[in-house]
Amino acid sequence: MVDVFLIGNEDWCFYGLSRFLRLLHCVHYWSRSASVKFIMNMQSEAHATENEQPGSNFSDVFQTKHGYQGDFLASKFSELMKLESLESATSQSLFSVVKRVLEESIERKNGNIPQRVASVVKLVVQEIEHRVSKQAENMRKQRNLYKSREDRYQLKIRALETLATGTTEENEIVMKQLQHIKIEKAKIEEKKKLEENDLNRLRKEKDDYETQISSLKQELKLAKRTYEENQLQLETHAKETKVQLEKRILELECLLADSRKKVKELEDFSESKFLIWKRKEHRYMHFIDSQFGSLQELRLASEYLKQEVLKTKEIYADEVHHFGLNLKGLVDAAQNYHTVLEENRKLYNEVQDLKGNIRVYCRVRPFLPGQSEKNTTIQYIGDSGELVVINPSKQGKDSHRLFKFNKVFGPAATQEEVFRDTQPLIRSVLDGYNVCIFAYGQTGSGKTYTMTGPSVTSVQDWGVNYRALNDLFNISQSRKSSIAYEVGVQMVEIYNEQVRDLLSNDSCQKRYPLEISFMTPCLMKH
Ligand SMILES: Nc1ncnc2c1ncn2[C@@H]1O[C@H](COP(=O)(O)OP(=O)(O)OP(=O)(O)O)[C@@H](O)[C@H]1O
Repeated sequence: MVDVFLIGNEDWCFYGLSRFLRLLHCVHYWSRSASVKFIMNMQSEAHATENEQPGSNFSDVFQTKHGYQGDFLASKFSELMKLESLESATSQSLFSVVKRVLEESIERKNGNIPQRVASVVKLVVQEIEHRVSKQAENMRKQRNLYKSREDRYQLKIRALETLATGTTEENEIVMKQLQHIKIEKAKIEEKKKLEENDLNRLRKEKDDYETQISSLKQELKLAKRTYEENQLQLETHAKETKVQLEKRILELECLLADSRKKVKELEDFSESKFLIWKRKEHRYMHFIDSQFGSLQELRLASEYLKQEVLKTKEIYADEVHHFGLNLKGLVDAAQNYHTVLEENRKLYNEVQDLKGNIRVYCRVRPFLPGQSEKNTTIQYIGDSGELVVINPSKQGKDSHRLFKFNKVFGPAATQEEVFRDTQPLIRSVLDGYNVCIFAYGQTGSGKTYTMTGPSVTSVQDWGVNYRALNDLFNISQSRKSSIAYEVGVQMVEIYNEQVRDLLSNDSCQKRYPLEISFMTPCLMKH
């Protein structure tokens, strides 16, 4: 804390005023970092000396601490106005007031100065202006006073110079007086010079003060405007807030009414629910009672069922025993099945053997379109394989020849009829017997027709080969659970006593490597 003691009075000299202002600047600087206390002294002119201690009511009024509230200052200023002490206050104290107001404004940062303080500051500034002009007037008066004194001294000098023309003694005395007067004049001139300097300095300081006052006025104006704007904004904001709050209150009231309504509805709802649940409880209790009765019945039924199950168990055990016995018979029968099957096969193939190991069938081709039926050489076809052929080039007994076959198929025989006699041999193949079916005859006699058929697309036209293979796969498929067959196919041609492999892609290997004497033309192989 820095304490500054200023002792002031109405006749405070210019030197004292300037020193105070310099101190004021220093304090303005210190006040930014330290708490500053001003103590103004209101001593009367008669008792004013620089060594006197401060201590009057007015100093107490203006004594304030850094950090006081603006309202507090305003109250103090009002007090000052009431006491009519503004006019009796010293200039230093008035400057201090202005300074304090500015410091308060800086501390507040928002630049707001209450209206009351602003009006007081305005009065203080006016008072300062008045006093400065009064000081300038006093200065002018003093200068005029000094001027008249100087004129008087000039007159005295001239009178003394006139007297110097008198006696030497008188002259010496006069000279001494003159010397004395000259010294005094020099002193007065020096004093005058100092005063003029002071006057100039005071004028300059007055100009500075006027500048400061105008800047202070500007700041005050600005602060006032800012304050008014802020106040306006605050009022607007307050109005808006009030409107919003009123709106909000209305909304809340509506919500409250809704909530009350909902609460009422919920209460009604819970009441009805309670009644429903009560009824349900009653129903469930009844249901539980009936269920309990049913449970008792079920227990009895369960006991009865237990007895039944025990009985059934016993019956089941007997039946399982009988079933086991039957099954045993079946197992024995199944074990004999393969033996029986084998016997069956053997018998079947023996029948085939009895029919003949080598069977020869004859098929008579019908006349081709354009051939005359009158030229036929077939005289008779018997049911037991007889065939009588006419030889018109011979006479007598040799003109007829009788041939005997296992069977002779006439020109009207179908493909199916021809295959029917061959079919049993296919089953013998799958029983492990070798079977060979081949066609023999001159060119154009119908070998291909009989073995392959005129068309593959129609099943009726299928020849012996297709039908035999079809049977082979059907029987092997039906026996697949007990026997696995492997089927291979060869296709050979015997032409000019040469055997050719018709399925070979290699033309060089087409000739079959077997000698004809070893050839067993088997079409199907087990
Ligand atoms: N049973 C039949 N019914 C009707 N037409 C037949 C019958 N047999 C053979 N043909 C006809 O006779 C002609 C000769 O028959 P196919 O080609 O089968 O004789 P091929 O003995 O095979 O002769 P190649 O030895 O020259 O091959 C064919 O046009 C065939 O359609």
